[in-house]
Amino acid sequence: MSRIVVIGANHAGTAAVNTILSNSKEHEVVVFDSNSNISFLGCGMALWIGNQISGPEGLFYSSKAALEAKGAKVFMETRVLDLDFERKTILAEGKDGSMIQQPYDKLILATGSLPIVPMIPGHDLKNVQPVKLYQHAQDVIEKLKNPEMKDIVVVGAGYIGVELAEAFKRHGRNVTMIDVEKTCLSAYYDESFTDMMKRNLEEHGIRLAFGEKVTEIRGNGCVEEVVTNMNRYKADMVVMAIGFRPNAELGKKQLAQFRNGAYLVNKQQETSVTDVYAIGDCATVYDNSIDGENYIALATNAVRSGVVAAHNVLGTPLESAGVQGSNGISIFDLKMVSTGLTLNKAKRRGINALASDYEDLQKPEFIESENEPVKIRIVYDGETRVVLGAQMASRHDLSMGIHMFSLAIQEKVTVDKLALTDLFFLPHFNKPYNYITMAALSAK
Ligand SMILES: Cc1cc2nc3c(=O)[nH]c(=O)nc-3n(C[C@H](O)[C@H](O)[C@H](O)COP(=O)(O)OP(=O)(O)OC[C@H]3O[C@@H](n4cnc5c(N)ncnc54)[C@H](O)[C@@H]3O)c2cc1C
Ligand SMILES: NC(=O)C1=CN([C@@H]2O[C@H](COP(=O)(O)OP(=O)(O)OC[C@H]3O[C@@H](n4cnc5c(N)ncnc54)[C@H](O)[C@@H]3O)[C@@H](O)[C@H]2O)C=CC1
Repeated sequence: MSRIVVIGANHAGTAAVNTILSNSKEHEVVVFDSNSNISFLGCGMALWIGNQISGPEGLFYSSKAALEAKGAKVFMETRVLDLDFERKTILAEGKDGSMIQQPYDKLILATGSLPIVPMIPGHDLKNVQPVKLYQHAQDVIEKLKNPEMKDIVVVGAGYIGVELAEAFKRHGRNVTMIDVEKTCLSAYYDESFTDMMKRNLEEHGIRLAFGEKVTEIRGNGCVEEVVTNMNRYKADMVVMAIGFRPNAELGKKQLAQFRNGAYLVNKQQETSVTDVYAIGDCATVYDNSIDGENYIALATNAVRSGVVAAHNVLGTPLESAGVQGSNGISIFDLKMVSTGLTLNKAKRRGINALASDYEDLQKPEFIESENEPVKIRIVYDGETRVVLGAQMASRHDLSMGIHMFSLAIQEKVTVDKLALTDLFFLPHFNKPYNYITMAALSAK
């Protein structure tokens, strides 16, 4: 019987543990997590804070008890402090100060990510709020019970920022969003799409302060205002959502790392040290849109990398198919989805990329209800014509279409092949010349 030790039991760790125990009972599986809960779906945080769901219960899909029922030994509130790759042991400290030395044959690192906190004056004032854990969401909800908490500044107009801005607006608070970039969601969409989201946010009363850099947070114990290089904004709470960094301190000295510190892994999730695997937000992913390693912190990647590592640890060789960074968002009912590279990103990488755009009604004009405008952009390589990315937006749910583009990028399909791909037609869903076909056919 070999010993498999998993450090971190959120999305990546839980996926690995479940896969191992569903496929084999022949191993001792020991799990450590420094938190008191497992499997909190951060994606539901804004829905919970914004009172769009009745409570947080459904935001968990596993627990210590569930993993133990499958056969794992689980130590919660137990932080791993040190890894000894020579002796193949790890050292952990329980909440009560007790020390545990645990030997392993195979080790899976699933320590995730941490919110980036800029080291500006005032970053440690009361009510400067990180938003990653279940406990953070609880803090925010508690603070919102105070009607004096009127002005909320959200720093970072990425995915977490825009979702929480909507949630705070639903509470009737004054919301200001600050981002260093000139627009929101700039990592995921080109301007014509981010302009739609900007308008959407403004129409719902959110004040946008884009192209500004926060230089200081001021207050007297508690936060009172946020200072940027251009303005000052009154603030009773400041939410910091400027991205994640990999939580990869444990193996820092010995494991090969990506430029941002993430553990560098191959397609089997193996690190540079034998029998040590890394999964989820603490590790790199293979990004098919750039044909190389990248860092993309998403629960979807975390879960899949957990499954891949588990099979390899069990001795069944399995390679990741790589990822495209596929993602989606719905803010005040404006739905946007994207995958792969934006045109801006492709150009920044020196790729001779082109974009084909198309706008239409989703269904034939004779469908008089639930027939919304749709907007699509396909990004492709100007020389090979291989699809590099896609973006879509509508008030209607068009999310399923992006999966095809994700597969197209993964499988290196050309835009011309996509134009002739068999896509069904039914007036309830689309037009005979549907927007995906039309965008592909319009590619120069
Ligand atoms: C508000 C919010 C919304 C999000 N929405 C989406 C979404 O809609 N779609 C999507 O795909 N992704 C979303 N994400 C991102 C997603 O949550 C992360 O990519 C995902 O949590 C990564 O999972 P992970 O298991 O790799 O890491 P983490 O979730 O960071 O978990 C790491 C675990 O390791 C434990 N740990 C760390 N260090 C130690 C140690 N030394 N000893 C013991 N235990 C340790 C931690 O306690 C934690 O439980 C969202 C994130 C947030 C915060
Ligand atoms: N719907 C989804 O799929 C969701 C995914 N997530 C994922 O969780 C991770 C973390 O999310 P976010 O924190 O929103 O990161 P993000 O990368 O989406 O956005 C960070 C934003 O902060 C801005 N920024 C960076 N430094 C700044 C600074 N010093 N001052 C002001 N602005 C600054 C960036 O320009 C960017 O717009 C991401 O990988 C994201 O994709 C999070 C929420 C929802």
